[in-house]
Amino acid sequence: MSRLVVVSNRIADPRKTAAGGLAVALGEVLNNSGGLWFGWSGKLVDEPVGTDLPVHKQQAGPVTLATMDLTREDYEAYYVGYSNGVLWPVLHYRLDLADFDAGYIEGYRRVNQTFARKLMELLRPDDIVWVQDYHLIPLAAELRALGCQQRIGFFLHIPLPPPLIFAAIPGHDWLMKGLCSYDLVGFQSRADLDNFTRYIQDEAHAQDLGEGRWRVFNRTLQAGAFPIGIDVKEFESLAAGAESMDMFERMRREYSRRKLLVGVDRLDYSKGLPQRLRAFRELLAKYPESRKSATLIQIASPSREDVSAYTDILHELESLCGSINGNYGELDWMPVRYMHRTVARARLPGLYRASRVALVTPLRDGMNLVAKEYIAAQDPDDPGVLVLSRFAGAAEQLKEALLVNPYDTAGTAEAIHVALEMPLEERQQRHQALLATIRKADVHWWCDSYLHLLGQAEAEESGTPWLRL
Ligand SMILES: O=P(O)(O)OC[C@H]1O[C@H](O[C@H]2O[C@H](CO)[C@@H](O)[C@H](O)[C@H]2O)[C@H](O)[C@@H](O)[C@@H]1O
Ligand SMILES: O=c1ccn([C@@H]2O[C@H](COP(=O)(O)OP(=O)(O)O)[C@@H](O)[C@H]2O)c(=O)[nH]1
Repeated sequence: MSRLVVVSNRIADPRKTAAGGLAVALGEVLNNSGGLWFGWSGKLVDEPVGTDLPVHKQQAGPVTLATMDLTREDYEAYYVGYSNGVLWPVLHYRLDLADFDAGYIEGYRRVNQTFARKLMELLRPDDIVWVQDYHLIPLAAELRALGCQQRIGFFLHIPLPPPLIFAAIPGHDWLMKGLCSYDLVGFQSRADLDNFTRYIQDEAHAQDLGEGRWRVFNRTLQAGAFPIGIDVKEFESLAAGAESMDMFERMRREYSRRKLLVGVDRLDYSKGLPQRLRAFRELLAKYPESRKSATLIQIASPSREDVSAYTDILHELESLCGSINGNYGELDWMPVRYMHRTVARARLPGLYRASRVALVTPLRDGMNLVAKEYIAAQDPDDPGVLVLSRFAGAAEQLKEALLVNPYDTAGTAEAIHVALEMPLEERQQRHQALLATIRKADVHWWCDSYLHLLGQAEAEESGTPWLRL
């Protein structure tokens, strides 16, 4: 069996619970093939740009973790500047927030070139390489330029917008050519895949070869939608763990007379947090009885604080929470409990399970794993209700959630009201269907179906069975 090499900006030790379902699942596949995981160490060094930094190798069971530090200047240009100041906003449909003029692209290219050079030294001839996310779009092209013959796949974890939005990026054609240097390009949703195929047809005259195969930029590639899932079993065992149970008991005790609503997000403008709070405020205004019954717990975990758009959203959120609590709070009740902190993953299932309603209302989201975790954590006999933005990738699968348009404050407030009042039988029916969906398309299904296709396509071309999962 071929060795699997995963490349991502962030890497995690798959043996640690805190690593999350994705790391656990990738770790499992890597374990099976004795694989290699390559990426940024998360550390910065004060060396001048261009310094030849070493690769640090560490064994995590059968998985080799190979990491590189970044110079401060590369971090500013590649991660803060281009990845999160240009690609993240544009790919989340926010051209207004993109900073195209700062010349970050050079640093983005440089880090991708360095990663390619360092990775080449570690690759074996029969490796299969799987690159993750928008930080590393040009990696395959850089590897190919160095003579890499191995099969290389890519998965985009965030949305791909329609062609005319993507085309606003100066150098969009270079980026898209980079994306088309992979053998298999995976997207989170059908909508993202459609945007990709429209772009390559409209802007690059791609030829449709059928079954997701395309001839474009003088090469053949395959593209498909592979919605990422969670490790439902791992999450269920996390839910039964001491930390989660303790959280559940404490929440139940503390809020015995109230229905809890919960939101768990990175503090990111794509997550629609101000819009969510305005909808909650509308609920309190329109349904005065909810003032006696509902409390919203909003976890906003700190994220990308070096990017200015993230500090702006922090101030907006703090001011909204303050005004809602100021206007509606009573001596024995505050409508919103807002925490700008990360809650340990092991405690989240307890919080989810104690909450009658989850508010997952991003303006755009590649998938949104919190939506799936909330479903997995519910008591099937007395489950809570998921209020989900139609603009999250997860909405393509989770049809039995209450789907909302987060820009529509009144409509979202109405859906929250319906969720709070939903009878037990309807809650059970919806939950049963949602649980079946996330069980079927879990993270193992995601890994297996993607890697099967990546391996299968190569087997067809060369007659060699590369990877059997
Ligand atoms: O690494 P950070 O800059 O701290 O950001 C955290 C991750 O955020 C993004 O997550 C996306 O992937 C999820 C899993 O597929 C998906 O559910 C979610 O909708 C996306 O936003 C980002 O894409 C990751 O690379 C980051 O590590
Ligand atoms: O305080 C927090 C906030 C989030 N998460 C986890 O971070 C992930 C967020 O993934 P999602 O796909 O929802 O959004 P992203 O942040 O990747 O855009 C989920 O697994 C959450 O359980 C966490 O462990 N603690």
